[in-house]
Amino acid sequence: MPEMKPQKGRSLSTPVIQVRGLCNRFGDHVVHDNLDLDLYPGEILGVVGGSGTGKSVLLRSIVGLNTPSNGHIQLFDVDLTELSGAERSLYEQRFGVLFQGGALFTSLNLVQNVSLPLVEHAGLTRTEAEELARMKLALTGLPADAALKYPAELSGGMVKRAALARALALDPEVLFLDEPTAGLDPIGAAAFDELIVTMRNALGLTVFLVTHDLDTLYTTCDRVAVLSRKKVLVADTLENVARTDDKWIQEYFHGPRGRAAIDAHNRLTRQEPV
Ligand SMILES: Nc1ncnc2c1ncn2[C@@H]1O[C@H](COP(=O)(O)OP(=O)(O)OP(=O)(O)O)[C@@H](O)[C@H]1O
Repeated sequence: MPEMKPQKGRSLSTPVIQVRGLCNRFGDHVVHDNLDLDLYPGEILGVVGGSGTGKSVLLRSIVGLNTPSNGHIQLFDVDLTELSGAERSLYEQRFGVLFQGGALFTSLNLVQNVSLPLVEHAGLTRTEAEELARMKLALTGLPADAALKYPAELSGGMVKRAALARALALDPEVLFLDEPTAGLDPIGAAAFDELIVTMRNALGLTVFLVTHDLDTLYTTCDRVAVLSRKKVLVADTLENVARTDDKWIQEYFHGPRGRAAIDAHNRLTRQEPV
């Protein structure tokens, strides 16, 4: 399990985000029905579930990109669902989001992509923003010469790093990652997992991580929440979740891929030769 560094001055028992009674429906299709979830300071919470169980809709509801049909989303002592659009967008600047695929602007180079939120929301001049953007790109491990490259000129792993730099541009407290290792080769995925833990430890971030990747769960997450039957079925340590008596959970954690991920994790933590 990764080393956990809670934020100073905040109790581990006070959630950063509390989701209560969340309902999401699109027409007749009910995705969430009275869903509850807590996200604690300094933790990396992995959010898993079968395809279509509403992991991305949950993420989008918390960060304000989807208006829930019902329910409350509390950021510390503020109920985000009761704020006006303008008030809410101020609080949303405390979130950084890495979308599936990176969602960088293809017509902008990396430094311009990362500068954009700094000019728009932090009121920096273009020169100041670009200087800071170069620092954020370096923080995610990108070489200095990548700054002037366009997304199409980069590997998948480099695009993810650049997208992470943009998500970190405004020094968020909470980082949301939607399938961060999707599309990466195993070596790139393992390096990105390590980067997530390093960023959390170095910056004191709280991380909400949607993933299908069992290796990511084992190497990065402090707790895991499983979405099933329109709710959070269980949110606990990986060991406890894997013991939960549920068909999907048992197949996911104890099927061939689950066993391979556990074996790989055990070898790594025991530092046995592969
Ligand atoms: N804007 C929308 N309009 C209509 N239906 C939507 C909308 N957004 C999501 N859905 C539906 O909500 C359900 C949950 O979608 P979501 O993308 O959250 O699933 P997921 O758990 O992230 O799936 P996956 O693991 O396959 O990415 C899906 O059936 C999807 O089609």
